[in-house]
Amino acid sequence: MSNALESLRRDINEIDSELLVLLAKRRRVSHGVVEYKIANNKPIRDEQREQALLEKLISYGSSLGLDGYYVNRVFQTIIEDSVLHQQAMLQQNLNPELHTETNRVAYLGGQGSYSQLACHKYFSRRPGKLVELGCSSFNEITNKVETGQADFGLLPIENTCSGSINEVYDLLQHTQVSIVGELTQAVEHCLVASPGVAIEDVTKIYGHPQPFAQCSQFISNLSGVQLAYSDSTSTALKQASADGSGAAIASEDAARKAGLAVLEADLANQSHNHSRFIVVARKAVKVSKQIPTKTTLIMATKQSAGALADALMIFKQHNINLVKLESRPVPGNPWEEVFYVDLEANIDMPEVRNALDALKEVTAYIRILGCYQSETLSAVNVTTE
Ligand SMILES: C=C(O[C@@H]1C=C(C(=O)O)C=C[C@H]1O)C(=O)O
Repeated sequence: MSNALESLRRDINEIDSELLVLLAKRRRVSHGVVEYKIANNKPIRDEQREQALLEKLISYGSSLGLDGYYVNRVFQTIIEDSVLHQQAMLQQNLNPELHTETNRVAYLGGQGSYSQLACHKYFSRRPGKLVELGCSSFNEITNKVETGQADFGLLPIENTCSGSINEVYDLLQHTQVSIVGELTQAVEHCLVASPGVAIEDVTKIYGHPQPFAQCSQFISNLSGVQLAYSDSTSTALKQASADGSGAAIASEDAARKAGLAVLEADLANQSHNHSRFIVVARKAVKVSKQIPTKTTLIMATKQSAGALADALMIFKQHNINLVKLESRPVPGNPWEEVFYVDLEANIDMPEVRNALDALKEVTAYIRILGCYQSETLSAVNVTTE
């Protein structure tokens, strides 16, 4: 490498390190803001401030020759990190029992699984040493939480390409765990194989059923390739490494850590492929009224005409936004359905309590699965032209 290039790269390294130091410094300052907001009972998110900040940054960036779209994207990511950190701090403050030295977290797979990425993302915002407990099924995850072997469990519940993960919904009908948090994680599927294996050499692809479903269009265009289901992406990576003509569907990061190379990227049916995970624990948590909150419940309606409509009207009458409605069959009772409802609401608000009381009157069964901090933030809109 030429000396000139080496010297330029050294400069870039130095600038990047300085950027990281500044990002860490910005985060510390935003932690100070939480204390002010707690003391003054102010909502954590201030969209007006975000809007003004972004507009100012885009304009300043433009004077430095930086494109508005680029500045907007970079700072939306920075602000999202800051808001989510502040919200997590507030939750820790409200639920002192969450201040433990270690967080034992059960999730699907191990090194390289998408659940591991989500686990790192979620717990990096929370104090306590992370102890990872890789599991080979969703059932094992809730079991570990119920029996006290894990403090938290992480379960993928829906994906922007493949929709709801029915197995997890069904599991929630029978476990006693509470939902205490959620997060979304970008899922960027790649076809990966041992170095030296070309795409034409691949005769078998290992993967968890979910990635296969999310990449169904890519897979349907392949011919002469066998699909082999694995219990997690981590297992798929191991199986692909051991198979000279095998490949796996995994993230680029996971492939690199497993010593595999990327043969093809962006395999998902939609370019915006995100999974939403829920975090479960034995005990429910309290959620601050200063942050966006969701309440999830299961209900069974009475077997009469309009019973579901009557139940849903109650949310409308109490001005509660329903953000998701899912139905699943009841095992052993053919053609009976149980409904899963996500509300944009905090269960400690009197109007939500009233709505739930009214709901009990018109339903056959209702159970609260949890009230938790919503981490699905939508970025503020700024015009970059
Ligand atoms: C830091 C603050 O809290 C949040 C985070 C912001 C940021 O990181 O710039 C801006 C506004 C708030 O949504 C604040 O209110 O200033």
